[in-house]
Amino acid sequence: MALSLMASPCGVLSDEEEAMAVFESTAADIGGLAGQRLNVITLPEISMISPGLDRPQAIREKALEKKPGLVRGGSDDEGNAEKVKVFVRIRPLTAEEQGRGEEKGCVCVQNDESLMLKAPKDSQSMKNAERGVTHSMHKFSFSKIFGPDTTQQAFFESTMKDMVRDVLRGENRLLYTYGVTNSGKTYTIQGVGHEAGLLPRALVSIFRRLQGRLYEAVNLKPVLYQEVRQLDANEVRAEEIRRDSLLKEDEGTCSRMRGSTWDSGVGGLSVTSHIATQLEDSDSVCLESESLSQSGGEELLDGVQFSVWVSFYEIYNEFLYDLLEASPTLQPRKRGTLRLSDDKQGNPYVKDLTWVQVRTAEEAWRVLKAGRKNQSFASTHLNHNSSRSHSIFSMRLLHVHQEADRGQSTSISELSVCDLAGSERCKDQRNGERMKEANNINTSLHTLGRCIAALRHNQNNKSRPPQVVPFRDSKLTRVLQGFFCGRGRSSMVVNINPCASTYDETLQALKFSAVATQLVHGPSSRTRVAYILSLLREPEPHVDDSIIMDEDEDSDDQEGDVTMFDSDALLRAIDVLKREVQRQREEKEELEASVRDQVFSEMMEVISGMQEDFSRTLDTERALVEERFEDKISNLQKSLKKYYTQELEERDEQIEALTADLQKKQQCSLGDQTPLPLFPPLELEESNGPAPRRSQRLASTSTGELSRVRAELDQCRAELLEKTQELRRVQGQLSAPDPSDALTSAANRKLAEGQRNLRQLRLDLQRLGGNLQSGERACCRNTGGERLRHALAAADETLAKQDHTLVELQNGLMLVKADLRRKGESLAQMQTGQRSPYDCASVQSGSMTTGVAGRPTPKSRSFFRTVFTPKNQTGRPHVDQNTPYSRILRSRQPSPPPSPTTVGRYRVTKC
Ligand SMILES: Nc1ncnc2c1ncn2[C@@H]1O[C@H](COP(=O)(O)OP(=O)(O)OP(=O)(O)O)[C@@H](O)[C@H]1O
Repeated sequence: MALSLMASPCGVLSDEEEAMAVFESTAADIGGLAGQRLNVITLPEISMISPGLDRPQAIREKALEKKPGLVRGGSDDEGNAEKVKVFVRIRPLTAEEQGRGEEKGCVCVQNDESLMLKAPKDSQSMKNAERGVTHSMHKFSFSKIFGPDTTQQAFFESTMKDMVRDVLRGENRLLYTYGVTNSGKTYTIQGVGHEAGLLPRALVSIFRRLQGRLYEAVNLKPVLYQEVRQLDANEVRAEEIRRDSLLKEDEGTCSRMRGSTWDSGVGGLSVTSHIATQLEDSDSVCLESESLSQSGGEELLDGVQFSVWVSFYEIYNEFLYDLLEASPTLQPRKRGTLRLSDDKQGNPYVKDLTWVQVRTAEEAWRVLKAGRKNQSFASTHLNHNSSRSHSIFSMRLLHVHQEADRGQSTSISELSVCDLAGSERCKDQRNGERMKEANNINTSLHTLGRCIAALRHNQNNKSRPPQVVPFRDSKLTRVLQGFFCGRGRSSMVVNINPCASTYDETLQALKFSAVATQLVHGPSSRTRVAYILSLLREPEPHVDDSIIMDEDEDSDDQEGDVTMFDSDALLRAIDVLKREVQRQREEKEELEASVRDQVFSEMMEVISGMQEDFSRTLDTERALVEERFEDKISNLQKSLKKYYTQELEERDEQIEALTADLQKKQQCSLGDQTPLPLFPPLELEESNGPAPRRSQRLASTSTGELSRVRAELDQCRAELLEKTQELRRVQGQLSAPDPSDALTSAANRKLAEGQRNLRQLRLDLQRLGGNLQSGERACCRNTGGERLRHALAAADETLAKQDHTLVELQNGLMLVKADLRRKGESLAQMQTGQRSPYDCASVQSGSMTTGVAGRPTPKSRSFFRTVFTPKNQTGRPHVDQNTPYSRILRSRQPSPPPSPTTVGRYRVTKC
């Protein structure tokens, strides 16, 4: 029957496949906290993580042999008494999922307790397996596995029925569902439509058992962690009003929605609204448990009445929200958050949480429904009604003992049902809010996994220092802490969705829960009595849970309640515990110091390693960069050198041509017995055999313009030479030459100006040569293109200046030419104008003046004798005051013309 229920929806592995499979214990994988990874390849080894065959179980069995009275769970099998129960429920594939081809046989139920996961082709696990990172098949063992055909009723019978019984006996119990989103957690806890889940069934079951034993007054209320407070009349009234308003609210909703669907609120979980239908269904569950109710009735202590209080809250994005607070429809949507506090004993509890007293299962269910309207649901890509929070529904049973001699006394037991939000991949969420939720959900689930792993570690390694269990790292683990620390017991339901597309997430969920299967429950409240007894017997006991197991005492001594001890005994026990706490604190401090040292030294090693790596990398990088830039520079140098070599060669050729021209001109000039050359330094340099580079560059800078200017200069020089010779001839003819002629002086001035310009030109040429030389130096010394560019720019500037100077010089020369022309004309005029009178005079005197240097004609001789008469006392020539020329001379007297010696000196200076 059971096996038929668990027929795998996804096919069964053949023997061959199974033999080939590499099994992997995944229990040690969660968060890397569970210690070393256990890779196993045979079934017996895998069964190490299955409940019942590990070390704590063996110890426990040994202890049970010695002290059969120690563990009194009542409902547990003797061999599995304290093992945390982990149930797996596989949901059926929907028609739509089947249509999508999600059924790929990746989840295979082998028997009641073992399950095989086989990675589908396109899963990440298969890709990893193909890379040899992990295995493609995983086998897990659990307390019990339920196939897709399991009914809600059958599931309740196998999982929660015993828990309900234990709660009625005074124990605390927690059931939580864990699984990937859309795997059926909410379906399992709350149910859908007529298929009522575990919670409504548990409510009905409890109230059926409590028939006739209810304490209906509202004057006792649970407060803090698990204490009871007596309420006064006003408080009682307030509690009643609160309950009634909650019930009315639900009633209103039901009447509004009757016949249609019922919306839970935030996201809109739709269920059939008819509460009667739900309860009818729940009643049918109760029919199944009628026998249980009868047997349970026997277990309830005589004279004890029960007051039932319920609360409902959720943990959403790491905030606690009271789902039973005043109707959110009447208030702004912003909800107040709840805080977590510790009572005097350090037990955590939700402060200001609403507790509502209920008298029937129907009332409890309606309160739950009212709370669900406030719950956070949303539509995700996997589940359009996905729980985005962890919701916790708690039911506290106040056991009211009516004792004739001691009056009324109370104790509390609690049943909590926690519907955890589904684990999911954050990256699958396309909405920012959904991603944040998924992140918070995964964080708190991860913390739960770490707590479980640390608990398992501490239980399995009692000889080693215990790990700190990180309950405080998330709200979820904080509120559930009590159930993991001996103040109750927990059972886990792992919901599985067999879709191939969620295989990777399912595998992770199973790995997570596989750790929980190894957990052993902490000592119950009853075993704490034995513990206190052990403290009182041993003066300095080593506080350890194993003491309870190892004690070889009469089990009868260890039964009972803590109240059996008198205050002295308890004080002594407290003293012992204080000393123990002190000792453990010191131990922990030492441990912490050594851990810090280790961490520090390891960090230093890591840092120094990193430093070395960095410096090595830096050196390599530097060398590479240097090499690269060296290459670039040498390439640049080469190309620059090539370019400038070509340029220089071209210019050298031009200079050679120019030099040849110049030499030709010079030879012509020398042949004509030119006075001193106008460019002696240049000509000297050029004539000094093979020209040095500087001269080459000097010449190369002017090239075209220079040759042109020089040609003009040569022409000018030739003209000047001609005129000078003419002048000399005239001077030679004159006995006392006094060049007072204004025209001659103007010509001389222009000549001087021209010579000045030429001198300037030469200087510019020299500077240009210097610039070019420095440019060449820049090039040769590889000082970079930038400097060379500057040198070239300076050279260009100089060339521009030179152009300017040349233009000026040309202008000057033009002026000189014009003046000379005018002078020639004037002289000619003068000669022609003065000829007749002089000729007459000469005829009259019958004598002829002989010239010194020239060979004047008789006419000219008489003319020059008249004009250039010998100087008088003032150095001025005696001129006939009445002639027109004398008048011209007189008018020009303030500016005496330069003497031939001045011209000569000037030439000498230039040379
Ligand atoms: N055993 C089952 N039999 C039939 N239908 C089921 C079963 N388990 C789940 N379902 C259906 O699967 C769908 C998803 O289930 P449910 O909403 O309970 O998932 P969940 O794990 O609570 O998702 P989430 O974490 O996103 O809230 C629902 O439509 C539900 O009715």
